[in-house]
Amino acid sequence: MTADVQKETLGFQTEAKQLLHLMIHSLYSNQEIFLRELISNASDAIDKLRFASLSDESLLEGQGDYQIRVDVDKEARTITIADNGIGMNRDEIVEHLGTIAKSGTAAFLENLTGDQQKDSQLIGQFGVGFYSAFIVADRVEVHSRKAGEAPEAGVVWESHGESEFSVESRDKATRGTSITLFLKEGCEEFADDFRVRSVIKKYSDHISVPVMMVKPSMPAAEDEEEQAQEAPEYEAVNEATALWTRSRTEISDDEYKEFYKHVSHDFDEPLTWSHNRVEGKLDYTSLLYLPRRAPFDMWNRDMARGLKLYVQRTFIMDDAEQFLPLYLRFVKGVVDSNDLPLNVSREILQQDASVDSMRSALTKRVLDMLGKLAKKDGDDYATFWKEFGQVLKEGPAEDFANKEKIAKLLRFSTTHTDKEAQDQSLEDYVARMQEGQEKIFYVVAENFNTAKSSPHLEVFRKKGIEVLLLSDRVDDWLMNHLQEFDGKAFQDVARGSLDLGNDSEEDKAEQEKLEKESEALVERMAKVLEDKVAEVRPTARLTESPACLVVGDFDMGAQMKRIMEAAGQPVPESKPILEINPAHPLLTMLDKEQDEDRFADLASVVFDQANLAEGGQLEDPAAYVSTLNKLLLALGGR
Ligand SMILES: Nc1ncnc2c1ncn2[C@@H]1O[C@H](COP(=O)(O)OP(=O)(O)OP(=O)(O)O)[C@@H](O)[C@H]1O
Repeated sequence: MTADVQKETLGFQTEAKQLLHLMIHSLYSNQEIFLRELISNASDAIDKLRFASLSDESLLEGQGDYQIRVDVDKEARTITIADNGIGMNRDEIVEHLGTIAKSGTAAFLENLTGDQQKDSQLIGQFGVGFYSAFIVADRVEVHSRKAGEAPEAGVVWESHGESEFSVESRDKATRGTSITLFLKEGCEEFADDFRVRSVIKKYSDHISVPVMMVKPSMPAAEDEEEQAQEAPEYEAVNEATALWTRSRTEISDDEYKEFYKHVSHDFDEPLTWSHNRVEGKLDYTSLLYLPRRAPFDMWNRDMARGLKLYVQRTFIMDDAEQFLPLYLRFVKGVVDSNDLPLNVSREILQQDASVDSMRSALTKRVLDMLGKLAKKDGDDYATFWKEFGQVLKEGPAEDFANKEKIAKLLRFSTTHTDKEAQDQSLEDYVARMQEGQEKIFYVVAENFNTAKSSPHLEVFRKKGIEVLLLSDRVDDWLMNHLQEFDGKAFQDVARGSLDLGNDSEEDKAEQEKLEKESEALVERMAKVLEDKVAEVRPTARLTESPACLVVGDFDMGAQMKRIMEAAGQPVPESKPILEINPAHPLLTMLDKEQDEDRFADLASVVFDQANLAEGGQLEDPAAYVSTLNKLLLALGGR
């Protein structure tokens, strides 16, 4: 598009408008963060130019000392944040400042409650960014010029933060972006030199670019005219060394926390972090953080993930996903390599052997960091698990080499506590295993309550054998890949024949007796249910329920089947096994039933109920209801 000198007024994209409104109304209690956001953006813009200039030095226009300038004007009630970074052209400014490009934004906005406190937390999760300027300003003017373009390519964007903004061309001699905030009444403090310095120190000490402010004035020059002509002298307000390049012992927790907010655009403090320098065959520094809360788009396939990559202190790219596996996609931070070439691209990263070694070392670091967090007192690990447990459960399938390590980090609800909170480790389970018990038992169902009340658990409860209660979507998948822990195999209690591993002679004799006595009943039931079940057999696993369904050793689990069906995937045909509890009054009654039609009706009700009890869907619910009603009516007629 050619530069258009005319002033053009445009409307914000609907989502942008909503976000702006929300920002202004829910973040007013923490106004000063706008400065962190704008300085962060300025520093990102400088990083981008530094990187682009590696392949095209002319972009620097002979001026390579990067800096951010913050000027305040008390009288005019303004604050200006200017950078000499990459800048924006007209199209970019319209796109970047008028729309929100993040995927899932509309869905995110739908989740807002209208409760300002809750929403302000959510918005923190989303990332506030540029629009935070409108928390303190009722007019914002952005003057930008893209590096490498002519001064005439300068463009001004202006808005009152309502529904519109305007753009017009205006020359800009220097590259980069200058943002002026016309402060609202009541926000004068952000035009105060002292106050602004302290906010910058607090939030932006650790970014590598110097943030400059005018030196506090010297005794005024005698001649007023002379004073006016003197160019003001600037000084750096922040430390301006990249935090990760400093030694661990010199960095305070607060500095680590502030730096986290800079790299992650998160509002909250991190749960924990790990900062390491590796020397030797590979030479790199990493600073990895665990967030306290999951980002709103964690389940989006195209969410931004990965670390910020630097090569010899030079920013190369955001979201370098090659350095960590997908199941650790919640980790934020920085990796700074001394081995990779400065012109490294995503394609090169995919093929580079040293990246593979770094990836496996960084993966171990994160798993160790989690291990440490799990051992620590307090709720931090529980917080982590609540937010990211389901993602970590993808681990054993993706990262076979670290399977055992990941398994130790998993947390489950189990019959030991019978609570929904997933807070029991496999090590806890193994320590509580009964003598002679060789397997780790689990049940999978659609939700916690169905799992907890599964008929399959009856005998386990009776014998005091613990069972893991699984109800997350990913659980079946997890169990397929986990297979064993500490040398003990996992066993789905709804699969195959019951083997508690510690059956006494007495139990075995009991089972044989059961089989003998119920032979006739089993045969009759198998005949009438022949289309629905693979087999009918008596079981000792039930103490209260009349019957339950069991999956054959090599068939797909019922929960997995339901998930596949819901996703429209083809599901292999297989019939379940119906296990019956011959001692149950319903089955004793069935056994005595002489009327073959009634027998068939009762048997099919028993079968359908077994299906319902494990959270299954009936193939023909109407037929179930009418059969049941027929039986009930007959009961009334007795
Ligand atoms: N000072 C700047 N120089 C150049 N481009 C900028 C500058 N400030 C903002 N931008 C552009 O505007 C975009 C939107 O900024 P904004 O702060 O709203 O979101 P963000 O930085 O992408 O993400 P976040 O919401 O996590 O901060 C940026 O991605 C960048 O492309």
